[in-house]
Amino acid sequence: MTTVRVGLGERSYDVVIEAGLLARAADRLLPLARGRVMPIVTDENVLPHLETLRAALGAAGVASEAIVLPPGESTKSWAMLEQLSDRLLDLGVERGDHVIALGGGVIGDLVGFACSILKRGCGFVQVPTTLLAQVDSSVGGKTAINTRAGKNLIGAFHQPALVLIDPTVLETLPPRQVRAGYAEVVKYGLIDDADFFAWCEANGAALLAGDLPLREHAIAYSVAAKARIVAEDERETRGRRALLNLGHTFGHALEAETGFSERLFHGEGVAAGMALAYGFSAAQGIAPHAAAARVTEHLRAVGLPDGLATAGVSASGKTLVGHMLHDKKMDAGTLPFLLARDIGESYVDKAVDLGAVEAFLDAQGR
Ligand SMILES: NC(=O)c1ccc[n+]([C@@H]2O[C@H](COP(=O)([O-])OP(=O)(O)OC[C@H]3O[C@@H](n4cnc5c(N)ncnc54)[C@H](O)[C@@H]3O)[C@@H](O)[C@H]2O)c1
Ligand SMILES: O=C(O)C(=O)C[C@@H](O)[C@H](O)[C@H](O)COP(=O)(O)O
Ligand SMILES: [Zn+2]
Repeated sequence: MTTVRVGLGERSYDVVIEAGLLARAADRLLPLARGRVMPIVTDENVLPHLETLRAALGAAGVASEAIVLPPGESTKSWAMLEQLSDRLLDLGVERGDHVIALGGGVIGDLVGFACSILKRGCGFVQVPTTLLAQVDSSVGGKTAINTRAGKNLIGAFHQPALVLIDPTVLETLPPRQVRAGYAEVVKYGLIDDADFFAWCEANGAALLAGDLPLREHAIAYSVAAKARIVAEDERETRGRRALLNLGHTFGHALEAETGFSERLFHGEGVAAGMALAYGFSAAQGIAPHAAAARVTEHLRAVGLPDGLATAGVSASGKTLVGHMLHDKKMDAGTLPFLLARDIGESYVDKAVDLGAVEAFLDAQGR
């Protein structure tokens, strides 16, 4: 078992990582239940794990109520936020209660946001069931829905009270989803740890094939890396947390262009986005071309998109930059970009010429 503490003063919490934890989750959840019914929000693809969790709670004398939503990115919507909030209000959720978000990043982001506004804020627990959610979205308190204008544009920072990660639940996750989540693992190496990127190059394929100890290592490493950054810059105001957005400015534009659909999962957009960020850094003479090539080669080797063509996007540079102008990092009309000087040396560049980004994108193969 590994426990990572996210140190945020009175909002600090533990992230517990252990194979088989779901069936033992009641030990951790009992103190948060306060003798009341615990709502568990999940989606239709997570039902076997919902049963495990409900059985564990039931055996410990904790009653639960399941709210099952449709799967997919379109669930992060105004309509679902309204529906979920009404259900939670009907259940009589109080500020001191804790709602359990059992699912991937979609469920975690939606439930976290609903809990941030329900009665001006109630508690919630993240029980992530995708690799992406286990290594990234369940930690750090970013919650959001998507809107017509783009990705995550309505949301709040709202930290969970606890995160429970059982890596064995990934056994039911489709391989394409595991790969998409792996992109966010690679991201931590590219941000600031060349040794971890080399570890990914050496172990990525076996991890994706299902090796449990490798998955446990990647999850524990990623959670610790994210917890450190979040503790330094909880609300992305100090420049540090923006590093977690590596690949996302390009990636969110690709997701917008593909309609937030099954055509391109978030992690796949991030993979292509990281390749583009390194490609652009190399084209600008900031990073060695060899570094950009290493990124592309690793992503391609594990079957992730490594650019526009493999992301299935044929839009022009102008269209893609148009999507980027909705990015939450926009600051007085300029868009800070996550670029890199080398593997593991990413940084925030506030002087990127959007015309150069457009030209770079137009020069990519489609
Ligand atoms: N808040 C953050 O810091 C943060 C970080 C990264 C990503 N995100 C957000 O997370 C979302 C993507 O999350 P995701 O990749 O987990 O997608 P997701 O929540 O859509 O889950 C992917 C698919 O896997 C299914 N699923 C979940 N667990 C399963 C399991 N154990 N077995 C079988 N099927 C399972 C889901 O039903 C869904 O179809 C995006 O909206 C992204 O913006 C947020
Ligand atoms: O936690 C963060 O900070 C991140 O940026 C993690 C990202 O992987 C995640 O996709 C996040 O939701 C993107 O944030 P956004 O502010 O660009 O919406
Ligand atoms: Zn992400």
